[in-house]
Amino acid sequence: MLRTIDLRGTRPTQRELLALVPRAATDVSAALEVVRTLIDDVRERGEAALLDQAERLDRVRPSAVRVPAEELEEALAGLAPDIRDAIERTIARVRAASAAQVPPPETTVLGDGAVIEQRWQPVTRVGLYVPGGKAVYPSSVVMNVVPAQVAGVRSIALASPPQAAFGGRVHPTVAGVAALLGITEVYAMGGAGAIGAFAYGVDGIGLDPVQRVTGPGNVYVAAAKRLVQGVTGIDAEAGPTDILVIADDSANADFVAADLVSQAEHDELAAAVLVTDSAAFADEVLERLAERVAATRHRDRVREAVIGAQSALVLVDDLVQATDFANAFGPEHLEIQVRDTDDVLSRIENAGAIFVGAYSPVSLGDYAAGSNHVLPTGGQARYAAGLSAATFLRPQQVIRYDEAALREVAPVIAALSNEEDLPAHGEAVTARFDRR
Ligand SMILES: NC(=O)c1ccc[n+]([C@@H]2O[C@H](COP(=O)([O-])OP(=O)(O)OC[C@H]3O[C@@H](n4cnc5c(N)ncnc54)[C@H](O)[C@@H]3O)[C@@H](O)[C@H]2O)c1
Ligand SMILES: N[C@H](CO)Cc1c[nH]c[nH+]1
Ligand SMILES: [Zn+2]
Repeated sequence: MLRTIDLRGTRPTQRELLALVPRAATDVSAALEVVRTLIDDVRERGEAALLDQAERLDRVRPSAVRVPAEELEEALAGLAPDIRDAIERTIARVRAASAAQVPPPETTVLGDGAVIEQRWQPVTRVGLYVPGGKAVYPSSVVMNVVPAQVAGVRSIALASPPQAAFGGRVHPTVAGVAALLGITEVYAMGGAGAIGAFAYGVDGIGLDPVQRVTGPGNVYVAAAKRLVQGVTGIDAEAGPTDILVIADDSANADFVAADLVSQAEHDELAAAVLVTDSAAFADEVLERLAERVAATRHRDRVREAVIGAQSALVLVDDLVQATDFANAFGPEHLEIQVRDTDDVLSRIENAGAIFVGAYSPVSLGDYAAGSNHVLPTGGQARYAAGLSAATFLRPQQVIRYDEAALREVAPVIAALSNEEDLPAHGEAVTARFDRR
């Protein structure tokens, strides 16, 4: 079911460990060329390209890309009461946790009349992507929109693929949740074309370019986000989901198997990795996993994910080696299911989000923990962070010196500008004093 990587009795260097990490199968670079063509097509032909791409890739041609206001209102009115209630409870939790991600402004006084202020400025306009191919993701509307609103973003556009089952409309729950959150600019467009449309804008449908594109998606979406960087900002690539569980023999094998299946359910390219120091426990998980895969609704997709080269069972000597492997893998989701969770947690450096103990499964974070489920994949947790209010904010330093404070530091500027052979820099300071 899961291929085995046996690290027992070995001491790989960092370089060797990184080479062992099973990431190649989900590398988005293979999708870059096809994605570039789709984005160029949208830049050249605008809405017509988006409609043609929808017909080919979503198997439906929407009547228009921009979702009319009446359709959003209808979708809001049509939300089933239990779904509306679940969404409202999720919104409240995500809003509270997102508010804690907004850093306070800081003022540093470096001397009399020498002040640096640091303020956090929201990005002006953002494009939020909500996936909708193999599954639909109303929860991703909340995870994108709420932190953007908490950060104070003024202009928010949202895109989700047109659904063949709904005549080319955005899924009604996605549209309803967007309306519930007060979003009025929604587009029925998916994949790379949607990301290109956000980055470059589309004439005739009111879609102005955005300054940041965020949100999860498949390899095509992730590859498109990689390509548009430089024209617009992104969060992280947030591509096909992965989960890595560190467990010892105190863990519940069936819980672990269920959690691996839960994330493999997203995509054939999803990665499910178990790292354990107990071969007997691993055997138990493999048994439970086989049972769960056979019984689950999307069993073909899940089976493909767990037998894929991106998934693995990693056998280690001890939990120190387990955390070394996890740090090299940089999982999107890390679960720690061991006796001494704090000890393992203290060794973890790289993870998109960390789920501690038997009662914090990844699906809790997917929906209702209050944490954000849009997280870096493909090992990007080694250097990137999950979506948060901070993603939509930029720190800006505001510099305020008075005359005496500038005079005091003038010799420093003169010395350094001379050393760099940029004397006009020093003269811009001395000019202020010489003219007197
Ligand atoms: N990392 C995260 O934070 C996170 C969160 C939620 C979901 N996800 C991931 O999001 C993904 C959702 O994928 P999905 O497919 O359901 O929806 P999606 O919206 O990401 O992808 C659907 C779009 O893919 C494009 N597409 C499909 N086939 C294509 C092809 N052959 N060539 C070019 N483009 C093509 C189409 O434009 C279509 O609209 C999954 O991989 C899931 O694991 C990640
Ligand atoms: N596990 C996904 C993040 O990788 C998020 C999600 C949304 N719905 C279900 N799951
Ligand atoms: Zn999930």
